[in-house]
Amino acid sequence: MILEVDIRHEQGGFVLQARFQSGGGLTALFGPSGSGKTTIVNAIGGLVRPEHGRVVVQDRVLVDTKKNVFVPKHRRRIGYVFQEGRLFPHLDVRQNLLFGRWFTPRRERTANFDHVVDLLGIGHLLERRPSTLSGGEKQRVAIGRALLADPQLLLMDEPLASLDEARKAEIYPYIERLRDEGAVPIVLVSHSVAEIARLATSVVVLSEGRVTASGRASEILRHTDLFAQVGPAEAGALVEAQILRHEDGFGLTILQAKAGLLTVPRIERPIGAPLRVRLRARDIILSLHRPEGLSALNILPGRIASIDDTGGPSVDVMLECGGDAIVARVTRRSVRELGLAPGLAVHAIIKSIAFDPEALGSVAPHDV
Ligand SMILES: Nc1ncnc2c1ncn2[C@@H]1O[C@H](COP(=O)(O)OP(=O)(O)OP(=O)(O)O)[C@@H](O)[C@H]1O
Repeated sequence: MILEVDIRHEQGGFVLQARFQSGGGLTALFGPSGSGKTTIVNAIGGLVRPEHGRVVVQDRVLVDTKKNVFVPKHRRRIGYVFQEGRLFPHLDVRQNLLFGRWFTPRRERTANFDHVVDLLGIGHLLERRPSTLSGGEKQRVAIGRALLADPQLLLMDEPLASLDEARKAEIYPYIERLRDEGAVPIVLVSHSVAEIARLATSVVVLSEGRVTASGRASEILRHTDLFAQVGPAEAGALVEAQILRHEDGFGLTILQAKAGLLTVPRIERPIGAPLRVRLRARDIILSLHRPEGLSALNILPGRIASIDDTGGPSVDVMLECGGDAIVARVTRRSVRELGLAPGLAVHAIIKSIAFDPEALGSVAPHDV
């Protein structure tokens, strides 16, 4: 395990009791405001001393209250990226980047300056002062500074929250590259299901100081009820696909997934590029027969695997479509009227414009 957290901590009237493990890649901490995400990040980073429990990063025990172990924060080798970058205004980008290394013992310095600069696409910014950078550029420099300290884990507490959608879209590919390189595991705090769908390898869902679910992103995001407080409408399946061809005249791209072909608004990536696609549960309609004369371009045949009924007016219908697990959110009434039940053959229908470009991320092999 790359990360093990099992802590109990009280602050004010709030009790955090969190236990989860993560195998690397990017672990997203998700939950409503006040659910304890920052407290967990601070316990991992050494800014909060938990009353009880253990924190282990890459087999190094950082906290074990039973054995009275508490590694101070400057000795933890944990990188931190905050919402607002926190670069030094009087230093240029190169000096800001190099500053990260001063705290790492010389013999433990393995991060290569040129590689990090290249990974984050900041080579052209090295002589600039932070005040002249865009919000997205500042965050890339802040990530670079953290990486150059050779961290064993990178903590990112809502690093993109202050950026607009365009700036976020600009920075996602760099976080994906970092995740897919696999050299440094990442813990990311996020409020955005779209962001998590795009970036996370695994997800920990928190509510009132407790972990309500944790596991692979593709597994967790299928359960829309877990996201009830912050937007169940955004949850859904994650499937892996490849770019098959572009239809230039129509501004469309055709993707091949196990479930079948998906037609989406044009994506500027080469043929064969692997992608992670989010299929929002609310965007999927079910039909008992293959529809004819329909304008929606995506019709995926499948079978109902199970029905997740948590008691509300809508239910999640889990589908198995040619090896891809897909979920449709439908009304309880539809379940009855269509006679939906496990084992039944159905067709899942998705409008092409339902695909949110923000949620079409690149993917490492076997990541979904
Ligand atoms: N130093 C403190 N003393 C007392 N209570 C605190 C302290 N820090 C945080 N809390 C409380 O602990 C709870 C969890 O806070 P935390 O910041 O971990 O939540 P969060 O999920 O990160 O929220 P947000 O998304 O709003 O940042 C909140 O009720 C908060 O008021």
